[in-house]
Amino acid sequence: MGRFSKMHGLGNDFVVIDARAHALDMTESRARAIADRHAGIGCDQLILIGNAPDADVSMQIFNADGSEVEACGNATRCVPLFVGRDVLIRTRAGLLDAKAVDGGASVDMGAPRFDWDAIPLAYAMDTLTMSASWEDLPPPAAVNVGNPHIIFFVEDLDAVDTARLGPIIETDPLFPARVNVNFAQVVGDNHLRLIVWERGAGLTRACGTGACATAVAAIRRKLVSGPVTVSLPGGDLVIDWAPGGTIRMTGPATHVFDGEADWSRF
Ligand SMILES: N[C@@H](CCC[C@H](N)C(=O)O)C(=O)O
Repeated sequence: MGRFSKMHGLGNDFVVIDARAHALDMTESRARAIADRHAGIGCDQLILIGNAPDADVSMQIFNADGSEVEACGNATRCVPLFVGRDVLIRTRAGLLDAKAVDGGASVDMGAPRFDWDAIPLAYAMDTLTMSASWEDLPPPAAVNVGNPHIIFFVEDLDAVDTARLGPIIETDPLFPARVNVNFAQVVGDNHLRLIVWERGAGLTRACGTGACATAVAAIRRKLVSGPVTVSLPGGDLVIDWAPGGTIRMTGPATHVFDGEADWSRF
């Protein structure tokens, strides 16, 4: 039997497993089975906490479809709560410094990248105003914040069919590693609304890296100035970034319950 915690950041939910004392071999099919909301425990992402030579802990992230990915903003905020103190976290996207604050955490998410091959895109183009289009959506921006994001700034977010367009864009051949798809609306000088179709997980109530990428793109396009409040279906995050710097993300983290499972059944 192994223990796990159910946690969430603004309703983006996680099964968090402590593999520091007892290593757990995580495969794509096992992660998918655990994340299954009908036949498993159920989550948007499975988080495996381990040991790291150069950090307090390591964090591996698996989407609900089983794919292992580089970054997860909402899960990163849950790690100080899970471990019980401020932590330096080794991820595939680099080292992240996460500090507990009242009700959540504040994390230095590192520097965004804008080169087309760092997104990655299949071929060269400007990533601030991309020469790519889907139906009547405006030209998007692309940002890598450890993981790949594309951002559409629309006039009326409620008029966008996010559930239909999300998977079409996620799997477009322009994105060799697939992509997280952000639909955003500017609602004030420091305020964005955002809905995210996540790569490997679909529509979630919130996406921390999506909020970071969208705020950065909006600041670069001079649509808003920082710090930016990003309102997602699950609640608000505050994102601060200035050109040339790293991104600071601040928001809630919640522990829901602890459980036990027989991992050999998955
Ligand atoms: N929910 C996350 C992002 C999780 C990974 C993403 N779906 C990807 O495939 O890159 C967040 O809060 O950032």
